[in-house]
Amino acid sequence: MGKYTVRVATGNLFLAGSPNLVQLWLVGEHGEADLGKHLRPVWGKEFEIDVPLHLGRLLMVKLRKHNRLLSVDWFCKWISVQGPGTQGEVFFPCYRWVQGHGIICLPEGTARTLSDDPQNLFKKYREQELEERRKVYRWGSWKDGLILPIAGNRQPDLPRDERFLEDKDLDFSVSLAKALKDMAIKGTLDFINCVKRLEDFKKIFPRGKTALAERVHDSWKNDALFGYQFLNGANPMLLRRSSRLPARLVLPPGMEDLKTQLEKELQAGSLFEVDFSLLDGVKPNVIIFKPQYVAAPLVMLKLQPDGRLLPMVIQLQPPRYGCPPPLLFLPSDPPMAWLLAKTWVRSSDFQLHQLQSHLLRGHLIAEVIAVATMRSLPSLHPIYKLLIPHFRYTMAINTLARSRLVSEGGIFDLVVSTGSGGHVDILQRATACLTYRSLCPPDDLADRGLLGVKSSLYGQDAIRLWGIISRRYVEGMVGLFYKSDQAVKDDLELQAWCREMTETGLQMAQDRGFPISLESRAQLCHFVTMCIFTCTGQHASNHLGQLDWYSWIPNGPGTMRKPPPISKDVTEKDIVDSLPNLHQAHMQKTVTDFLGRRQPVMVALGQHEEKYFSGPEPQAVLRQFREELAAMDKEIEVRNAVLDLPYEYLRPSMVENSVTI
Ligand SMILES: CCCCC/C=C\C[C@@H](/C=C/C=C\C/C=C\CCCC(=O)O)OO
Ligand SMILES: [Fe+2]
Repeated sequence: MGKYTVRVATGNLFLAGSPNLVQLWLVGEHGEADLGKHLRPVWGKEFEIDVPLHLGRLLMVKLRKHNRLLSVDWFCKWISVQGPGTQGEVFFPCYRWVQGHGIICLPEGTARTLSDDPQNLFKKYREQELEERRKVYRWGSWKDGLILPIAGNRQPDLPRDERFLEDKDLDFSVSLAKALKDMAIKGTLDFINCVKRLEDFKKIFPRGKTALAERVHDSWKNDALFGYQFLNGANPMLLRRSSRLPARLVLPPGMEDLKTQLEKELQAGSLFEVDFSLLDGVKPNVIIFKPQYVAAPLVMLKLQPDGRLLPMVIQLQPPRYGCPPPLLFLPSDPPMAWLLAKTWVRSSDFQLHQLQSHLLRGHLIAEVIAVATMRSLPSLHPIYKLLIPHFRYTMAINTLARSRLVSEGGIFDLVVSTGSGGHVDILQRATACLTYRSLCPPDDLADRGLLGVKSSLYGQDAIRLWGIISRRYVEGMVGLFYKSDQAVKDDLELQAWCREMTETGLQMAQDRGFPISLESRAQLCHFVTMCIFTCTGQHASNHLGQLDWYSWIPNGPGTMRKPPPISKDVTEKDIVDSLPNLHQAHMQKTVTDFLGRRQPVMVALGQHEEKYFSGPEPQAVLRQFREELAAMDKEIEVRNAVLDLPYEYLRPSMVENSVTI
């Protein structure tokens, strides 16, 4: 028996408190004490209470919200208890909404696998928690042939803990309303104003543009900037070193010089390619009864000794059986013909970037990781505690994307050439070729022949960030809780989690290298690092470039209104007539500006305030992780200061801790 001091922390936001009374119980190894209904959770509540029982080591706090008339959700951050024994202040993390009047159990914050609980003090709790979570977090289905989303079509359908909190909700709604209002007001002029010359796109070039967006406007026609984008632009995921001349590259007679040049670069190991074959045969959109157009280009590039990546040839469509070989466009062609060919590549890159690199490999994979974790790992589990900060708002933003961007009548249908079904086809094709290795930069960059390419700043920063996440954070934490490979194999919750992700969430992705079991600590670390990198660096490196590279519409045309050229007799008007009209361009810019703007409500990588782990060791691992991130951030700042084109998208201070936009 003795005096217990109970401290209760309510969320900082205005709507976090509740007028309802809350009853608390203390659960120790020797018994349980009902503290009664003492708590009306408002901000920063603390009270002392005498408990006439010897509870021994505190294991859990139980709480129940009582609502006589009106049930008001309460966001509980944590509860701490200072008892009379030698246990010191005991911390019970919560960080979620307390709803209804059921009893919620908060285990003490020490992370425990099943084997860390030989007396099974928490076994029943773990099982009950997962049983409840599997009811609340259900797999949904959006389109056949895709990985699975969370069930629910709108925010209110989502579990309360997955919805935007009021600050994020306010920023998102107000910013979107402002963007759409501007669009509505200025957009009416779009039908009056027309674009006669390429420079006329300045009419919708944003005022608060970034310095890099300015550079793109000034130099978008430049071959070096065209090539640079495949290394460090909005979509650094398609470039690969050639190991042979692509079979689809049929060289018509008279192209012997080109063949010689290509073979010379191939032999030197400096030949690179970007193949958009995934777009071949995708049904183009029809916008206001007007057909739009999609191509499936191939670009061959050479890496210069000074690091510049220069285009050598563009083939806009793959060869067709029984047809003459497709026209090849060269840098030496008439300027407008070459520019139109590059513009077609830019539009194709926009499609694969937004759908394959950004939406699928960033947003949707992160969602699968989040849902599989919520369904398979109890909040006591160390891997749950490690991953949970990297799931914030992901289910919410993806539900918005499915309901407003890629939905029927959504943005893709309105202004993107692959809208009205082509975008779903692309997502299905991209899902069918989504490999585990492609989500792990050390493997992906090796497979694409980009390791050691000095001008691949994306590659260098991705490898560096992956290493910090892997060595300093994941291996540090895994080492605290798994002392052998056998311990990994024996962790049935962990094995169920891995299988749920690969077999269910990713839809039998073991055929593409994803594991269905974890056999060693090394394999566990690689898998968990992939999860964290996907939710952070992978998304950031494919999200943050939108503002810089797509503000100048001709550099990232969301649609093309004329078919790819079949001759080199091209005028500036041909290009203007191919590009989006002013209204389409305005709508695209409105959305990409809204999405690409820097988020005011943002938690940077590793900077979450929630304390899921109790105990000095996990705190030390997190502290060291943060130190390494700070060092990387500083070094990138110094590197960028002397670069003509700085690369910021994997700077730790710019990378969000989860996919939230
Ligand atoms: C045209 C750009 C498409 C980008 C698609 C790629 C990834 C998804 C995106 C998430 C968006 C989530 C919600 C968007 C909600 C509203 C947008 C405005 C649409 C409207 O006018 O209603 O990643 O950031
Ligand atoms: Fe995004």
